[in-house]
Amino acid sequence: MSAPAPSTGGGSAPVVELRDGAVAIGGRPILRHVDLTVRRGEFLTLLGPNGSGKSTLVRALTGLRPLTQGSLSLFGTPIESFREHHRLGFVPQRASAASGVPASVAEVVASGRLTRRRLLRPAGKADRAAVASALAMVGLADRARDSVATLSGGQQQRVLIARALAGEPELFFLDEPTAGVDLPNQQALADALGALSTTGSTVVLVTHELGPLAPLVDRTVVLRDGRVVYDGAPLQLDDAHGHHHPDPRRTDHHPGVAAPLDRTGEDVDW
Ligand SMILES: Nc1ncnc2c1ncn2[C@@H]1O[C@H](COP(=O)(O)OP(=O)(O)OP(=O)(O)O)[C@@H](O)[C@H]1O
Repeated sequence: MSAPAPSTGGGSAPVVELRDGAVAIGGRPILRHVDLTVRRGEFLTLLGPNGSGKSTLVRALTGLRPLTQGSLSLFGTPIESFREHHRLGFVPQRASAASGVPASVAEVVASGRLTRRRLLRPAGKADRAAVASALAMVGLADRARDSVATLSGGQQQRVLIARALAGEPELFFLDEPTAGVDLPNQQALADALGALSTTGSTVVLVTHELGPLAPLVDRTVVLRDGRVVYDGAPLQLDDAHGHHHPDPRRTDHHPGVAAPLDRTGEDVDW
């Protein structure tokens, strides 16, 4: 008989375990009865129409937005007692790397090490190596000394991703990282996330447009009106129409959760 799984912090515990999660903002229900278990190494995309609750779910999973109902554990630890925030990386939606304060690309990326560094200690060898490696992963090693303000929007987005990568996250949340980003920048992002994924990190990605990220995805969750309406094999995105179709070879969506195309007569634009 196998030993029981450890109850807290164990390596075998799911990275994310949300049970019957709900979020209400100003008394208005935004997420309802959301169950989501994410295992180590998964690359999950979160899809859904505008306003379906994707950003709210990601913020709830990072602990930034408290649940109004249900329970959440990260790495086997209930969110109420979770302190290992250095294990998480988060690139929020529409974030900008330019703060108005002059800062070099390397300085912004180095700020991603702060949760890993002992307070008031100067950056050590490991910090410098992590910053260099993160910049290389997003293809900006040659821009390290440049002011962030001189970079394009897509490159600034990559700087923010490098900042989160520099923290060497085991669980990485990205909210629409490719929105408004040109194809070369999307490809650089896909390369960086592919490299991160091969190290065993878990990725939860909100997106409207998979583009070069599509081959990395091994699971799709679709939200609609704050509920999970699909959880299973990656959906194929029909770029021409902006609609998703399930991969016909795989139909192993979560029992009890309808496939998105089970709905009839609806033209879904997400
Ligand atoms: N801080 C807030 N205050 C009030 N309402 C909010 C807040 N954050 C989100 N909402 C509402 O919650 C609902 C879900 O928003 P959310 O941003 O999570 O959706 P989304 O699926 O990420 O949408 P999009 O694809 O447009 O980013 C929306 O109706 C939004 O107006």
